[in-house]
Amino acid sequence: MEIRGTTGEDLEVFINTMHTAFGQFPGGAADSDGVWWAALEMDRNLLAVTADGRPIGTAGSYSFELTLPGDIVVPAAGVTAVGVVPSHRRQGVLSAMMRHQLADLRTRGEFISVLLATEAVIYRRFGYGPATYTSRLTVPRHQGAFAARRARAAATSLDTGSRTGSVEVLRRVDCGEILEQVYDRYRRAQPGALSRPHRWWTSGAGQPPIAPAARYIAVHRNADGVPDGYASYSMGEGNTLTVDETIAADDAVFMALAQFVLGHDLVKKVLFKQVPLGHPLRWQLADYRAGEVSDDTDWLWVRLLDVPRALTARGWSTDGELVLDVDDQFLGEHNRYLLTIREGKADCVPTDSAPDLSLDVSDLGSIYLGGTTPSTLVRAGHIAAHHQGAAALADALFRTERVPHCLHWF
Ligand SMILES: CC(=O)SCCNC(=O)CCNC(=O)[C@H](O)C(C)(C)COP(=O)(O)OP(=O)(O)OC[C@H]1O[C@@H](n2cnc3c(N)ncnc32)[C@H](O)[C@@H]1OP(=O)(O)O
Repeated sequence: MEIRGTTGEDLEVFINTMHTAFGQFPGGAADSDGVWWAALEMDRNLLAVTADGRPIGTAGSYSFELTLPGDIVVPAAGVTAVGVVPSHRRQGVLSAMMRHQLADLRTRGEFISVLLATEAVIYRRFGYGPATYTSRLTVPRHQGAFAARRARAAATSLDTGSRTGSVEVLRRVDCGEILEQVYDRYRRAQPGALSRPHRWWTSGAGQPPIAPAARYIAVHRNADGVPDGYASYSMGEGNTLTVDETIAADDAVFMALAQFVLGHDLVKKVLFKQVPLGHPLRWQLADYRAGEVSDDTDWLWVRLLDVPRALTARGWSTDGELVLDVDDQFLGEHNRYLLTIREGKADCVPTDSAPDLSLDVSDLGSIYLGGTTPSTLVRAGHIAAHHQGAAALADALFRTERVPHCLHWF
């Protein structure tokens, strides 16, 4: 077997091999709107081929940007299109492709790799850990009243009621570049969010509302008329209004859009897809039980390729020191680092000091964006805390003001 890089000339064979691995046909239901591959970057993809030249495996990566805690935007490889044809599975083809890909990404100078996993049991062995989570929230319209605000203090700029804005309904095809611009502003301030490169929007690659499927878009504008949020939605069976995604500059805009869809006539219930865990929407409703959470699942998996670079890249909000003993079995690396945080910035250097925590690189990926607490993984038995208080210290340091969330599908 050989693993080789691809060019634009390999596009057809790449797509066909991948579809065989997924048991799908190009243009079939899993294709969304049939153009997902328009975003593939063929100079970043790999094909596994047998000695007699038959393609048996694919792996790709997109050149995204990822927002880290502290509103810091860094490059990130978005691993995609991973598949091995059914006749050649469990013979190490994926493992060989992953090894090749991680080396390739390091050669490109990339230090974070991310993916969405079809199955949660595949990628930990390659050093990935789940780092952001998402869920669906269903609200029956008759229970969709919002609670009156409770604080008696004078209104602040954060208060939802102290702002004025407007909502206009457009068809997806008539939105021009509004969605792209609103999404781009949102993702730069949302830890865990990925960029959606311009060509995704122009080629309609992805899922709605990137894919130009029939959708209505409720566009929210601020008092100056500048778009600062949108909800992409459609009406389906049982008069359920399904919201693909709600993109909002802040919580007040999110609430305005939620109120808008929950006030839609002829709707029995509203299904909000891609809601971050712990989102305030349930608290904003008068009836806390009205919001039913389902499909609570992992979304973005993170793999650190250069631990010191990754740890010094993100923003931090609590000063402190932590010694991390990090094991990277797949790449055969084992290192101990002293992480020192002062005034929002970290320094990360090799050390011989006794560790506070010992952990696998996949678990470091899980806690990196602040979406999983170190103490949860200590309690689960995956991270070893070497003294009383080590887990609480790590929790305090890795904690982020905003829950990381990613809703980009790739
Ligand atoms: C980011 C994305 O693109 S996600 C998309 C992932 N692709 C798919 O789900 C498509 C359908 N599945 C496939 O194409 C293949 O089964 C793949 C790509 C998941 C795995 O490819 P393979 O070549 O069989 O994997 P490989 O032989 O290298 O397996 C390595 C190890 O992972 C394990 N493994 C691989 N896939 C799975 C799985 N789906 N479930 C459980 N274990 C798995 C193997 O048992 C093996 O374990 P071992 O090292 O203890 O022996």
